[in-house]
Amino acid sequence: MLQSFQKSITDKGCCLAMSEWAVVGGGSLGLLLAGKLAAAGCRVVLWTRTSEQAERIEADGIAIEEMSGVVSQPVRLRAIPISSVKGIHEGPILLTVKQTALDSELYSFLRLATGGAGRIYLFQNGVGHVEKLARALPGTTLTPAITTEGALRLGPSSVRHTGKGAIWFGVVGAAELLPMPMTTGIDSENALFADSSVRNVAEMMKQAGFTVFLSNELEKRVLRKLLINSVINPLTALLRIPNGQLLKTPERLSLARELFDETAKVLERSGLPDAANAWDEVAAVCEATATNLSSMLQDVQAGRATEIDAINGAVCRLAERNGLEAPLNAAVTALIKAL
Ligand SMILES: NC(=O)C1=CN([C@@H]2O[C@H](COP(=O)(O)OP(=O)(O)OC[C@H]3O[C@@H](n4cnc5c(N)ncnc54)[C@H](OP(=O)(O)O)[C@@H]3O)[C@@H](O)[C@H]2O)C=CC1
Ligand SMILES: CC(C)(CO)C(=O)C(=O)O
Repeated sequence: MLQSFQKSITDKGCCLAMSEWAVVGGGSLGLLLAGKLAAAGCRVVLWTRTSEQAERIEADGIAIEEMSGVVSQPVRLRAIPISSVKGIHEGPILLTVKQTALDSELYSFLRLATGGAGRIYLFQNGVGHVEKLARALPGTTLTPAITTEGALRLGPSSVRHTGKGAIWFGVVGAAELLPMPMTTGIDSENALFADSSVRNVAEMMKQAGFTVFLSNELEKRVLRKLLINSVINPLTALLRIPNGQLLKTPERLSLARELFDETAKVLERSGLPDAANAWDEVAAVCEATATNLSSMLQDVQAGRATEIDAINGAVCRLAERNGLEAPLNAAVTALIKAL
């Protein structure tokens, strides 16, 4: 596997095979991405928040419980607490911390790690993070990604792959640069994606087993995911139910539908065409992730800060910008904050 992976990268004339990838944050998504990339032969270093987690990963590797229930042989990779990282990192950096972790200390670290240039791939749900990071890291190229993969951290060095989804990479302002109307798969001959480093990263992630797309319209994908998260996350967190239970009683269904209708109106005005017809997608995600606890419910249960400001709080800000009202989004934002 390793040889064919390296050959395929060499065939593409890509020097990334030799670079080390850095994954920032050893949480659910970070462990999944780091583990899968390392298993496919990439050199990966995981930058953790704590030295305890780094030590565990260095000692044990990362074990991935696949969706079939089979647990992989732990894959070995380097792990370092972020406070011990020194110098400029030359390879791709995948940022997999929550929006709530974006603070001045992390920005200073990323400025040093990129040398004020470089490229960071952003995997956060919600909106607002790209703008915050762009302000904090002028000179660094930011590549936002949307993923519908599901991951759940089981321990410091183990993760469950809870849902097979896909990853879409985009570039800020891509729609203006590349007026291509469709999201295109990287195998497609029509994938007019100018940036070869993003293309190479996407190719390597594909080799690691992910379904990857390059999108010229990532903004729409971001808004579509925001619509789904705005309905499922706060309500499951407030009601303390798994995603599959959200539409199961008339009372919950009506709450979800009203929150959806309000959010769809706001997002349609913000550039998401046909948002009002996306209800089936919300229902499909509830079904597909029926036993999942939403990330917001997990945060609430663990007593952590939630991403509510980047999800329903962001819908309220978009509503205000467009002269609309969003009382239900305001209410769930206030309720989650008050928990
Ligand atoms: N999990 C999933 O299936 C999906 C997640 N996402 C998005 O991806 C992002 C990450 O989610 P998820 O992995 O679930 O979140 P987790 O809370 O599981 O992981 C976040 C990780 O970031 C670490 N962290 C926090 N601050 C720092 C720091 N300053 N330096 C280094 N590491 C830090 C945390 O460390 P510690 O644990 O020590 O506090 C934690 O391990 C979120 O925006 C989420 O919405 C998107 C799609 C799917
Ligand atoms: C899609 C969903 C709702 C899956 O749980 C999610 O993205 C989350 O929990 O944040």
